[in-house]
Amino acid sequence: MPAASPSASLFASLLTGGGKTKGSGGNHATRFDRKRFASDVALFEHKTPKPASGSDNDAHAAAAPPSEPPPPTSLDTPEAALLYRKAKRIRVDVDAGAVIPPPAPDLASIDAHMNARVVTALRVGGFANATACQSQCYTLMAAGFDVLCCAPTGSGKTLAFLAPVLSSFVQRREKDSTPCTHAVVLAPSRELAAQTARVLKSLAAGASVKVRVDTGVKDDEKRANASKAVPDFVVCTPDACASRLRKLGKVRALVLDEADRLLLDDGIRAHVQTIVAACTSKHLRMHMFSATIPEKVDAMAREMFRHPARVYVGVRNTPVSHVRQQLVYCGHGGQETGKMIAVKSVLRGKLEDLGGSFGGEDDTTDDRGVRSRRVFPCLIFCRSVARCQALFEQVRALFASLQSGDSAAAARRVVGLHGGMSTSARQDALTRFRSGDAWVLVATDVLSRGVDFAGVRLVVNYDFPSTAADYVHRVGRAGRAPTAAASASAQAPLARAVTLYTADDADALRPCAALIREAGGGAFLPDWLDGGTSASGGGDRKRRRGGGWRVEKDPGANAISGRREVRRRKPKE
Ligand SMILES: Nc1ncnc2c1ncn2[C@@H]1O[C@H](COP(=O)(O)OP(=O)(O)OP(=O)(O)O)[C@@H](O)[C@H]1O
Repeated sequence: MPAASPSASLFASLLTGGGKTKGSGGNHATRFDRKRFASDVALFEHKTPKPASGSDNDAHAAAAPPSEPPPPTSLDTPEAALLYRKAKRIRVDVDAGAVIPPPAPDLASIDAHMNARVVTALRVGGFANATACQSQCYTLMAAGFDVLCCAPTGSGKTLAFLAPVLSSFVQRREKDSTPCTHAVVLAPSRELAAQTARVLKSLAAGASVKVRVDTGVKDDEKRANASKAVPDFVVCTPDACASRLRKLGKVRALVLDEADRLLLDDGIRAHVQTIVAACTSKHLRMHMFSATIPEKVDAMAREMFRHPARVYVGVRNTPVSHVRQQLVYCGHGGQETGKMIAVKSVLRGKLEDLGGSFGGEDDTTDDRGVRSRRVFPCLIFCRSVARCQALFEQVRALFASLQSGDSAAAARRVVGLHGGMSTSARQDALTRFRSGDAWVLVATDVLSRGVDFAGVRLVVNYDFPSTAADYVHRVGRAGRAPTAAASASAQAPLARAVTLYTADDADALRPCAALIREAGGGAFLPDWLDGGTSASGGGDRKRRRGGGWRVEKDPGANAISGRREVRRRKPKE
């Protein structure tokens, strides 16, 4: 194995189940226990120092994170850092002997860890105050750690990895301007890769950074082939990147965004494996980010990272609390007629019809004095391409019939997006939805992860999500941005997620209700689920006991099991 890739072969063996899980060392065996989190503050700060190993491996030693305390910041005392982490519900694990740098919550403290150009870009972009995950990831990545970060949807994870990686690139280029690819960012979908590249370009504006987007789409390929220049950053889907592995030998940062999706999906994992093996630099740092990190991915990270640091924000693997969540029964024995009635009711803004009474200033009153709720922009998820296409047609027709006036114009307010569409049609749908031209987007799970929409008011799970992780990510398309959480806590929640179910979904209901309760932001659950009493309505017991959608019973971590959760066969997205 090349000195630089201890991760590559371990990765292969681990994925095939043949990997021996090394003793993780340090504190990795410690699970997130919220009680302990609140009381045992020493867990975060005081690590038993390990004697310097004298390193058997020069490359390793050269790339080791500093064990000296980092530069002073506004949180430069251990107590201040500790209090900040506690308030922001940040937990950090590193190996014994490694020093955890304090979080950097504002520009003054970020300035001590990042290149001035990037700090300026953050200020100009309006990101002067770091979110919880950013504050800790910025300093850990600057200190040379490989970071695994699990933080809620919409909590700013994209900048949490882009800003430090861009900073390290600018610093590197100041010393050595030889063209080479500095970083590769992997994303599971074209839409997410394109979005990440956009954020990177705007952050790097003025620094002349070459960013290549590679998603296997013809246009991307043409651009990549036409350009002779070596890109500084490649943002890509794993399949596209794996097919052009040239010049990854000097890559210093490999980021797996939505890491659990990239590592647990059978179709994607092999490509990721190939890319990891091609990144052979002794200075390589790997980073993994997601709102859902199952134990299995945690274990993979432990094996693949050289200088591991794990950052958990809030209750792990849980939907955001500032999206009000509701489960709505829509028919026995797989009958789905109730679902369209529910969708109709939702699109009319009459959520009360579905069993909830939301209250709040979000209502509108029409000329006739009828109160309803503003529900647009609205995202509707279904489980497969065929169902998405069919539902799209139905919702268009429904939408046209609900609107008075020009029904054709009303129908154009609905767009669809799934893996069976051409890239340009997908882009067009996204653009129209983002611009407000379209009010309803009917999509498959291809859009459930990472894609950032401003102000989605309502997410409808027309089909029950296949896994708990899918639920967390789908719901997370609403209530984005740190401001959403702040304003939601000050007043009534702004966004809602309605999950429709039939008897066929019975096995998933209790775990889903548990997740919703765990999120804690005010839920509307059927009585028999809300009180934790035994299920008596809908579904047969046999199926329920079979359990295809399970949240791992791990009271401390509330972890979603990567192994057990994916029991339903995933249809094509
Ligand atoms: N420091 C900040 N201050 C204000 N807004 C921010 C900050 N950081 C990020 N944002 C905004 O928050 C929104 C969500 O960020 P982002 O897409 O990175 O979330 P995420 O954690 O990656 O979510 P997901 O898990 O769904 O991928 C974006 O619109 C982004 O511009």
